Amino acid sequence: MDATAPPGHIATPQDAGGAEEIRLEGISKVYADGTVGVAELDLTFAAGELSVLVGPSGCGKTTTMKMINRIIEPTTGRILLGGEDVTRVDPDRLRRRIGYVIQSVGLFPHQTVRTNVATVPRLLGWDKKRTRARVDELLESVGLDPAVYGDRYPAQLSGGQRQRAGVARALAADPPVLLMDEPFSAVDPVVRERLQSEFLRLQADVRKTIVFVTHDIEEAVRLGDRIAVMSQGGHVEQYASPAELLGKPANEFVADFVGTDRGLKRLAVTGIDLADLEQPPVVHVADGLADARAALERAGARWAVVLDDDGTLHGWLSADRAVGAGTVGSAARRMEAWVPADASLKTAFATMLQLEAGWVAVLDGDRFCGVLTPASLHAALRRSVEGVEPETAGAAL
Ligand SMILES: Nc1ncnc2c1ncn2[C@@H]1O[C@H](COP(=O)(O)OP(=O)(O)OP(=O)(O)O)[C@@H](O)[C@H]1O
Repeated sequence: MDATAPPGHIATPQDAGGAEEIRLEGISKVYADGTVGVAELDLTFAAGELSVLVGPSGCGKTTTMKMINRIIEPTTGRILLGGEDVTRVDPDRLRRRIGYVIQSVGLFPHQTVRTNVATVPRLLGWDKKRTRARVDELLESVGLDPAVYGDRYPAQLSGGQRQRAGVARALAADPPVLLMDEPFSAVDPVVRERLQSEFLRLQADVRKTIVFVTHDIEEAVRLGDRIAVMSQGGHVEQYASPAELLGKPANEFVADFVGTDRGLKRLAVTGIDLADLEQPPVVHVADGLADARAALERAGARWAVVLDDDGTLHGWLSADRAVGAGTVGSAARRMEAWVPADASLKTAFATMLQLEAGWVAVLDGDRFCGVLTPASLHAALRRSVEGVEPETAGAAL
């Protein structure tokens, strides 16, 4: 492993940028009984992004996904992987370039976790030492200690652990593309949320091109860089970032599908724009309280931010404590309501509610950037409807 890599980092040849774009061109599937699963679909999944297919039951999500690795053969159209037409290449060879994770995991029950994860490296003829190192590294990266779980059989794992092993197996040969078909839906909601968080961290590291099928809009919004909302026949009603989808649904179908609480959902995918922050008066710990009082009066403010000598945040000072002699440092209080600059508006709002604060400070590292108030939060949300704000894709909920 690369000695300079961060802990848990999976050193791979793909770090040089091996993710591949997937392009579907005029792809259709007409089943033997005449059912049109997908009709004339054009869709591109960007390299290194997590794209989600979401939509009501029977709309063609699974059909679309399975045509990418040709478990289902398209009736018409072309599939391009990294620019190469793979519509007619040998499906077995194609599948070695595509990791696949499904709801039921599909681990081989009579093989240990290690042997399961080693499936594709073995097919590719990797030697034992390389395979073993890769498998153990991957198990660690999905949160399964290889010393504890490596020699267990799938039946000796919990549902969440089986899913983790499934993800490790799909990533074992470092494929540029990963297909995930409702991978987290068989576990309870708490485990599911944990798996989603872990998976987001892993994807931030490996940056695969991922196509992810779910029927759950919350999961789509949480995980997706882009989301395709589909209707019957594999028709794409809208293909957009979570913020855009929630802020500007293209039509009634999408608006219905994303739900009436889409404003709330949007909070989770909208980032803080530093231009929205309000700037209260700033005083320093070593200042005299009389000076601080004068500064508050000049600004007509009820409180000021207190910075340490080096400009990092110390706390805050309310007007009613800015009395008498002494220094600001002696009267300042700790600032508990703060969030990092890359937090989502949802995190900022939740912090405000939890601490019953009228505002929340925004910090870039130790540096104080300004405060977010209910008014500036509202302004940020309104602007996200116009789709001009920066967003925290897949921000932690
Ligand atoms: N083997 C098949 N033969 C005939 N029709 C099929 C076959 N497989 C799927 N279909 C039909 O194709 C359409 C799309 O199915 P698909 O499984 O892709 O939907 P989906 O969006 O993944 O649904 P779900 O969310 O319920 O899994 C449906 O109408 C389904 O009944």
